[in-house]
Amino acid sequence: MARAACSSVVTALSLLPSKSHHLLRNQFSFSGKSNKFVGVLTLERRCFSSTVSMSLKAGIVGLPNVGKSTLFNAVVENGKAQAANFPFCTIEPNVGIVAVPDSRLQVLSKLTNSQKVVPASIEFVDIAGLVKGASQGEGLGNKFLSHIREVDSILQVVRCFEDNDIVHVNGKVDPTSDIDVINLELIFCDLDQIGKRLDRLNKGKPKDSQSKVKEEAEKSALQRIQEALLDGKPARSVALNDLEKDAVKHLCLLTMKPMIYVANVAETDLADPDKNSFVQQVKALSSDLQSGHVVVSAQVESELTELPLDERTEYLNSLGVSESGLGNLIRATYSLLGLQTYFTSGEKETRAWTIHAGMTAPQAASVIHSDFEKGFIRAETVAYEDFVSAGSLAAARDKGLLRSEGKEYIVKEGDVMLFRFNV
Ligand SMILES: Nc1ncnc2c1ncn2[C@@H]1O[C@H](COP(=O)(O)OP(=O)(O)OP(=O)(O)O)[C@@H](O)[C@H]1O
Ligand SMILES: [Mg+2]
Repeated sequence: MARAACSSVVTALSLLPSKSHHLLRNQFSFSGKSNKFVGVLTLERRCFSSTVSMSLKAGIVGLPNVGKSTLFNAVVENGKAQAANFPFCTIEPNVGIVAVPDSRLQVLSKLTNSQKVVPASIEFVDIAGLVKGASQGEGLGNKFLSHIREVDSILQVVRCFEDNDIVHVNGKVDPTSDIDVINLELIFCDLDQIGKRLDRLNKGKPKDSQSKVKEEAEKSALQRIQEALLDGKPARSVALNDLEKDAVKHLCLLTMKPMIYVANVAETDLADPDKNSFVQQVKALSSDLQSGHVVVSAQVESELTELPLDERTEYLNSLGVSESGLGNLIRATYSLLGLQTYFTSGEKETRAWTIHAGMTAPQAASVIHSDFEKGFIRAETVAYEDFVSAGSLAAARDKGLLRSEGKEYIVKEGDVMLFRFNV
């Protein structure tokens, strides 16, 4: 599902400076028939999570000193503040779990007198700065590219604020060039991996006819992705059928991951960010790349977390805005991942559960516990709006709004559910 959200057609060559394009063709020259690329990278094999759980990860990437850690700290602090009883934890210094803001939770918990509220969550990972040449080991190089491989979606922070005291690695603020540098490194990394994989596929012999079909699908997909990458386009821009998608999944290609561009602006630009030409560049590029974009001021967000809750609105109003940009950023990340929410609500707790769009009722039940899926009998389901208008599950049942659904039922956004199961 995450992939469905990012299968886009991109007119990317026009987005890359022509020198980047030459660079691609030069650095990754074919060696003979074997489709082998010149260029070496070592990458860890760990992949991003494919099941839905607490571990859906969004990686914050960008050039050094563009505000990634400032944003990360603000998001993590804010997530903690928004949900006092949410089991917030910092797994490592640069990984934090953040609550997805959802006003429906409070409404449901009031109606059912819940003792606690548990929101959906996303894991944010603050990845160190990526520099030009990272795919060839520059800066902290490959290590960071391997960290990106482990996330489900990418938030690319782009510096849109001017400040002579804060060094820009390339000497000046230039969002288009900054985005090119990052995207090219991701492309180089994918090209290298695909080259190696094609080489192996071309040398090896499939075990049986089933593996042969899969390997053919993989080869065909990889060759098309390789061409796209050489033209400066991300892997997600290549249309793949289900078999091909499945066959290339194990490679965890970096440019297959959905991306949101985060324009990091000065506090003075928050009230009317469109006036800032840097923001305009980010917006235009992100829409050409069919990716999302969000405007935030990491600096303001981090200052907000230092203030008591009642002073935050006052501060935001003094900057000409009504709310923090982090809620937007978190929600955009959630929907970019193709995720949706269903609720369970009772006296003990009201809880938001995260599933991929398109999951059936037993699959959705398995997010709570695998026994719920194994022993699934039926799901009693009511739409959020119907639950609220009826006022309780019992009232919804009386009014005929509560439906009894079987194994085939595709769960809808906002369903309030009760599972019947046998163990
Ligand atoms: N919107 C903003 N306006 C002004 N200053 C900002 C803004 N966002 C971040 N900064 C400042 O930019 C500097 C660099 O920020 P930060 O350390 O978060 O960058 P980084 O991308 O994490 O860098 P690195 O890659 O080195 O880890 C800090 O001094 C921070 O306060
Ligand atoms: Mg940092």
